[in-house]
Amino acid sequence: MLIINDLTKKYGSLTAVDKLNMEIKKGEFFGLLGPNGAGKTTTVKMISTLTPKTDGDIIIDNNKMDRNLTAMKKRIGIVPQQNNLENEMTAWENLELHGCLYGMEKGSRRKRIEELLDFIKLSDRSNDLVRTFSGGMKRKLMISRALMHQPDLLLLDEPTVGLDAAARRSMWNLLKKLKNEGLTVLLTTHYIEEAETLCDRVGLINGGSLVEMDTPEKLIEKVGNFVVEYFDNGEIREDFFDTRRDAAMFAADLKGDTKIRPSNLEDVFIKLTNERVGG
Ligand SMILES: Nc1ncnc2c1ncn2[C@@H]1O[C@H](COP(=O)(O)OP(=O)(O)OP(=O)(O)O)[C@@H](O)[C@H]1O
Repeated sequence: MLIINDLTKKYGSLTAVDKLNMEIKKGEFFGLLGPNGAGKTTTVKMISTLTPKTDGDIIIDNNKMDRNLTAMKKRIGIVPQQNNLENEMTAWENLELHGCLYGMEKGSRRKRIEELLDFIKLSDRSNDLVRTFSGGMKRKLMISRALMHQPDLLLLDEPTVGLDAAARRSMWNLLKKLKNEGLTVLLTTHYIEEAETLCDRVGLINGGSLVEMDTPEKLIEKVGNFVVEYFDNGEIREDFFDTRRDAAMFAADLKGDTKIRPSNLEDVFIKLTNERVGG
Protein backbone atom coordinates (compact mmCIF):
# COMPACT_ATOMS: atom_id res chain seq x y z
CA MET A 1 0.00 0.00 0.00
CA LEU A 2 2.80 2.41 0.93
CA ILE A 3 6.13 2.18 -0.85
CA ILE A 4 9.07 4.33 0.12
CA ASN A 5 12.01 4.47 -2.26
CA ASP A 6 15.35 6.04 -1.33
CA LEU A 7 13.60 8.62 0.83
CA THR A 8 16.12 11.23 1.96
CA LYS A 9 15.99 14.37 4.07
CA LYS A 10 18.87 16.76 4.53
CA TYR A 11 18.93 19.70 6.90
CA GLY A 12 21.98 21.58 5.60
CA SER A 13 24.92 19.23 6.08
CA LEU A 14 22.93 16.86 8.34
CA THR A 15 21.31 13.86 6.67
CA ALA A 16 18.33 13.15 8.97
CA VAL A 17 16.95 10.34 6.74
CA ASP A 18 19.28 8.54 4.41
CA LYS A 19 17.91 6.59 1.41
CA LEU A 20 15.14 4.87 3.34
CA ASN A 21 13.45 1.96 1.56
CA MET A 22 10.42 0.14 2.87
CA GLU A 23 7.03 -1.21 1.92
CA ILE A 24 3.95 -1.41 4.11
CA LYS A 25 1.19 -3.77 3.04
CA LYS A 26 -2.52 -3.06 3.32
CA GLY A 27 -3.78 -3.91 6.79
CA GLU A 28 -0.28 -4.10 8.21
CA PHE A 29 0.76 -2.53 11.50
CA PHE A 30 4.33 -1.41 10.87
CA GLY A 31 6.66 0.06 13.48
CA LEU A 32 9.71 2.25 13.01
CA LEU A 33 11.78 1.64 16.13
CA GLY A 34 14.82 3.73 16.96
CA PRO A 35 16.42 6.02 19.54
CA ASN A 36 15.89 9.78 19.80
CA GLY A 37 17.18 11.55 16.72
CA ALA A 38 17.10 8.41 14.54
CA GLY A 39 14.93 10.09 11.90
CA LYS A 40 11.50 8.66 12.76
CA THR A 41 9.58 11.94 13.04
CA THR A 42 11.24 13.30 9.92
CA THR A 43 10.14 10.20 7.99
CA VAL A 44 6.53 10.56 9.17
CA LYS A 45 6.56 14.27 8.37
CA MET A 46 7.77 13.60 4.83
CA ILE A 47 5.08 10.95 4.26
CA SER A 48 2.42 13.36 5.50
CA THR A 49 4.00 16.16 3.40
CA LEU A 50 4.49 18.38 6.47
CA THR A 51 8.19 18.48 5.58
CA PRO A 52 9.44 18.48 1.98
CA LYS A 53 11.65 15.53 1.11
CA THR A 54 15.11 16.14 -0.31
CA ASP A 55 15.00 13.06 -2.52
CA GLY A 56 13.23 9.77 -3.15
CA ASP A 57 9.65 8.68 -3.70
CA ILE A 58 6.59 8.12 -1.53
CA ILE A 59 4.03 5.99 -3.34
CA ILE A 60 0.54 5.14 -2.08
CA ASP A 61 -1.29 2.49 -4.13
CA ASN A 62 0.79 3.20 -7.24
CA ASN A 63 0.34 6.98 -6.97
CA LYS A 64 3.33 9.19 -6.25
CA MET A 65 2.70 11.59 -3.39
CA ASP A 66 3.87 14.57 -5.49
CA ARG A 67 0.86 14.34 -7.78
CA ASN A 68 -2.73 15.09 -6.91
CA LEU A 69 -1.64 16.10 -3.43
CA THR A 70 -5.03 17.15 -2.02
CA ALA A 71 -6.64 13.80 -2.84
CA MET A 72 -3.58 11.91 -1.60
CA LYS A 73 -3.55 13.77 1.72
CA LYS A 74 -7.15 12.70 2.35
CA ARG A 75 -5.98 9.09 2.36
CA ILE A 76 -3.72 9.73 5.34
CA GLY A 77 -4.50 10.41 8.99
CA ILE A 78 -1.71 11.82 11.11
CA VAL A 79 -1.21 11.89 14.85
CA PRO A 80 1.82 14.05 15.63
CA GLN A 81 3.98 13.66 18.72
CA GLN A 82 2.96 17.02 20.20
CA ASN A 83 -0.57 17.93 21.17
CA ASN A 84 -1.98 20.16 18.45
CA LEU A 85 -5.62 20.03 19.51
CA GLU A 86 -7.56 23.23 20.06
CA ASN A 87 -7.41 23.30 23.86
CA GLU A 88 -10.07 26.00 24.23
CA MET A 89 -12.55 23.98 22.17
CA THR A 90 -14.53 20.92 23.26
CA ALA A 91 -13.76 17.37 22.11
CA TRP A 92 -16.79 17.49 19.83
CA GLU A 93 -15.76 20.85 18.32
CA ASN A 94 -12.23 19.60 17.62
CA LEU A 95 -13.59 16.65 15.64
CA GLU A 96 -16.23 18.84 13.97
CA LEU A 97 -13.55 21.31 12.84
CA HIS A 98 -11.48 18.51 11.30
CA GLY A 99 -14.55 17.11 9.54
CA CYS A 100 -15.32 20.55 8.08
CA LEU A 101 -11.72 21.01 6.90
CA TYR A 102 -11.95 17.67 5.11
CA GLY A 103 -15.22 18.63 3.45
CA MET A 104 -17.45 16.14 5.27
CA GLU A 105 -21.20 16.79 5.25
CA LYS A 106 -23.01 17.72 8.44
CA GLY A 107 -24.88 14.39 8.78
CA SER A 108 -21.83 12.19 8.22
CA ARG A 109 -19.74 14.43 10.51
CA ARG A 110 -22.21 13.97 13.35
CA LYS A 111 -22.42 10.20 12.87
CA ARG A 112 -18.66 9.81 12.69
CA ILE A 113 -18.02 11.99 15.78
CA GLU A 114 -20.50 9.91 17.79
CA GLU A 115 -18.86 6.68 16.60
CA LEU A 116 -15.35 7.87 17.39
CA LEU A 117 -16.12 9.35 20.82
CA ASP A 118 -17.78 6.06 21.67
CA PHE A 119 -14.73 4.17 20.35
CA ILE A 120 -12.35 6.12 22.62
CA LYS A 121 -14.86 6.02 25.49
CA LEU A 122 -15.12 9.79 25.77
CA SER A 123 -18.77 10.27 24.79
CA ASP A 124 -19.57 11.62 28.26
CA ARG A 125 -16.82 14.26 27.92
CA SER A 126 -17.75 15.41 24.42
CA ASN A 127 -18.80 18.90 25.55
CA ASP A 128 -15.83 19.47 27.87
CA LEU A 129 -12.95 21.71 26.89
CA VAL A 130 -9.86 19.77 25.79
CA ARG A 131 -7.69 21.67 28.27
CA THR A 132 -9.48 19.79 31.06
CA PHE A 133 -8.42 16.40 29.60
CA SER A 134 -5.57 14.17 30.82
CA GLY A 135 -2.59 13.47 28.54
CA GLY A 136 -3.99 10.04 27.63
CA MET A 137 -7.42 11.46 26.80
CA LYS A 138 -5.88 14.13 24.58
CA ARG A 139 -3.83 11.54 22.73
CA LYS A 140 -6.92 9.38 22.15
CA LEU A 141 -8.81 12.39 20.88
CA MET A 142 -5.95 13.12 18.46
CA ILE A 143 -6.26 9.57 17.15
CA SER A 144 -10.00 9.93 16.62
CA ARG A 145 -9.47 13.25 14.89
CA ALA A 146 -6.99 11.59 12.52
CA LEU A 147 -9.60 8.87 11.82
CA MET A 148 -12.46 11.35 11.25
CA HIS A 149 -12.17 11.41 7.45
CA GLN A 150 -11.68 7.61 7.30
CA PRO A 151 -8.10 7.51 6.01
CA ASP A 152 -6.56 4.37 4.53
CA LEU A 153 -3.25 4.93 6.28
CA LEU A 154 -2.76 6.13 9.85
CA LEU A 155 0.59 7.66 10.84
CA LEU A 156 1.26 7.62 14.57
CA ASP A 157 4.34 9.45 15.80
CA GLU A 158 5.32 8.13 19.25
CA PRO A 159 1.68 7.70 20.35
CA THR A 160 2.45 6.89 23.98
CA VAL A 161 5.39 9.17 24.72
CA GLY A 162 4.87 11.00 28.01
CA LEU A 163 1.96 8.79 29.11
CA ASP A 164 2.03 6.87 32.40
CA ALA A 165 1.99 3.07 32.41
CA ALA A 166 -1.80 2.77 32.80
CA ALA A 167 -2.53 5.29 30.02
CA ARG A 168 0.00 3.52 27.78
CA ARG A 169 -1.75 0.15 28.30
CA SER A 170 -5.10 1.75 27.58
CA MET A 171 -3.69 3.28 24.39
CA TRP A 172 -2.30 -0.10 23.32
CA ASN A 173 -5.75 -1.64 23.72
CA LEU A 174 -7.21 1.07 21.52
CA LEU A 175 -4.50 0.56 18.90
CA LYS A 176 -5.05 -3.22 18.98
CA LYS A 177 -8.71 -2.62 18.15
CA LEU A 178 -7.69 -0.53 15.14
CA LYS A 179 -5.34 -3.30 14.13
CA ASN A 180 -8.15 -5.86 14.34
CA GLU A 181 -10.29 -3.62 12.14
CA GLY A 182 -7.60 -3.93 9.45
CA LEU A 183 -6.42 -0.32 9.29
CA THR A 184 -2.93 0.17 7.80
CA VAL A 185 -0.74 1.82 10.42
CA LEU A 186 2.77 3.22 10.48
CA LEU A 187 3.85 3.85 14.05
CA THR A 188 7.11 5.30 15.34
CA THR A 189 8.33 4.44 18.79
CA HIS A 190 11.37 4.11 20.99
CA TYR A 191 9.54 1.74 23.35
CA ILE A 192 10.62 -1.85 22.76
CA GLU A 193 7.50 -3.35 24.33
CA GLU A 194 5.27 -1.15 22.19
CA ALA A 195 6.89 -2.39 18.99
CA GLU A 196 6.81 -6.01 20.17
CA THR A 197 3.20 -5.84 21.35
CA LEU A 198 1.61 -4.04 18.44
CA CYS A 199 3.62 -4.40 15.28
CA ASP A 200 3.37 -7.07 12.59
CA ARG A 201 6.73 -5.91 11.26
CA VAL A 202 9.36 -3.58 12.61
CA GLY A 203 11.99 -1.46 10.87
CA LEU A 204 14.98 -0.69 13.08
CA ILE A 205 16.22 2.81 12.29
CA ASN A 206 19.43 4.45 13.45
CA GLY A 207 21.20 7.59 12.26
CA GLY A 208 18.63 8.04 9.49
CA SER A 209 19.23 4.57 8.00
CA LEU A 210 17.19 1.41 8.15
CA VAL A 211 19.31 -1.22 9.89
CA GLU A 212 16.99 -4.22 9.58
CA MET A 213 13.32 -4.92 8.93
CA ASP A 214 11.24 -8.02 9.75
CA THR A 215 8.63 -9.42 12.15
CA PRO A 216 9.66 -9.03 15.82
CA GLU A 217 9.90 -12.84 16.10
CA LYS A 218 12.22 -13.18 13.10
CA LEU A 219 14.40 -10.25 14.20
CA ILE A 220 14.83 -11.91 17.59
CA GLU A 221 15.48 -15.28 15.98
CA LYS A 222 18.28 -13.70 13.95
CA VAL A 223 20.29 -12.81 17.06
CA GLY A 224 19.22 -15.87 19.12
CA ASN A 225 16.09 -16.45 21.19
CA PHE A 226 17.82 -16.59 24.59
CA VAL A 227 20.45 -14.47 26.30
CA VAL A 228 22.87 -15.47 29.02
CA GLU A 229 23.95 -12.48 31.11
CA TYR A 230 27.11 -12.94 33.15
CA PHE A 231 30.12 -11.13 34.59
CA ASP A 232 33.40 -11.40 32.80
CA ASN A 233 36.38 -9.47 34.17
CA GLY A 234 34.04 -7.08 35.98
CA GLU A 235 31.98 -6.37 32.85
CA ILE A 236 28.42 -7.59 32.15
CA ARG A 237 28.46 -9.77 29.05
CA GLU A 238 25.58 -11.12 27.02
CA ASP A 239 25.79 -14.17 24.79
CA PHE A 240 22.96 -15.34 22.53
CA PHE A 241 21.63 -18.86 21.92
CA ASP A 242 18.95 -20.40 19.74
CA THR A 243 17.41 -22.51 22.52
CA ARG A 244 17.03 -22.24 26.28
CA ARG A 245 18.80 -25.60 26.53
CA ASP A 246 21.90 -24.29 24.73
CA ALA A 247 21.83 -21.20 26.96
CA ALA A 248 21.53 -23.35 30.09
CA MET A 249 24.44 -25.58 29.03
CA PHE A 250 26.63 -22.51 28.46
CA ALA A 251 25.57 -20.96 31.79
CA ALA A 252 26.31 -24.21 33.67
CA ASP A 253 30.01 -23.89 32.81
CA LEU A 254 30.23 -20.30 34.09
CA LYS A 255 31.32 -19.23 37.55
CA GLY A 256 29.44 -16.52 39.48
CA ASP A 257 25.97 -15.07 38.89
CA THR A 258 24.32 -15.79 35.56
CA LYS A 259 20.88 -15.00 34.23
CA ILE A 260 19.07 -16.62 31.32
CA ARG A 261 16.25 -14.61 29.73
CA PRO A 262 14.37 -14.44 26.40
CA SER A 263 15.90 -11.97 23.91
CA ASN A 264 13.98 -8.83 22.95
CA LEU A 265 14.16 -6.16 20.25
CA GLU A 266 16.49 -4.06 22.40
CA ASP A 267 19.01 -6.93 22.21
CA VAL A 268 18.61 -7.06 18.44
CA PHE A 269 19.16 -3.31 18.18
CA ILE A 270 22.26 -3.37 20.40
CA LYS A 271 23.70 -6.33 18.52
CA LEU A 272 23.20 -4.65 15.14
CA THR A 273 24.17 -1.09 16.07
CA ASN A 274 26.08 -1.26 19.38
CA GLU A 275 23.60 1.32 20.65
CA ARG A 276 20.52 1.19 22.83
CA VAL A 277 17.05 2.12 21.59
CA GLY A 278 16.39 3.71 25.00
CA GLY A 279 13.02 4.53 26.53
N1 LIG B 1 13.86 21.23 11.53
C1 LIG B 1 15.05 20.67 11.71
N2 LIG B 1 16.19 21.34 11.43
C2 LIG B 1 17.39 20.77 11.59
N3 LIG B 1 17.57 19.51 12.03
C3 LIG B 1 16.49 18.80 12.33
C4 LIG B 1 15.18 19.33 12.19
N4 LIG B 1 14.28 18.36 12.56
C5 LIG B 1 15.01 17.29 12.92
N5 LIG B 1 16.33 17.55 12.79
C6 LIG B 1 17.43 16.59 13.05
O1 LIG B 1 17.20 15.43 12.27
C7 LIG B 1 17.57 14.26 13.01
C8 LIG B 1 16.37 13.31 13.08
O2 LIG B 1 15.37 13.92 13.91
P1 LIG B 1 13.94 13.25 14.15
O3 LIG B 1 13.12 14.21 14.95
O4 LIG B 1 13.40 12.78 12.86
O5 LIG B 1 14.33 11.99 15.04
P2 LIG B 1 13.38 11.00 15.82
O6 LIG B 1 13.87 9.63 15.53
O7 LIG B 1 11.97 11.29 15.52
O8 LIG B 1 13.68 11.35 17.33
P3 LIG B 1 12.66 11.80 18.48
O9 LIG B 1 12.03 10.55 18.94
O10 LIG B 1 13.58 12.41 19.50
O11 LIG B 1 11.72 12.80 17.88
C9 LIG B 1 18.07 14.74 14.37
O12 LIG B 1 19.47 14.83 14.30
C10 LIG B 1 17.45 16.12 14.50
O13 LIG B 1 18.25 16.97 15.31
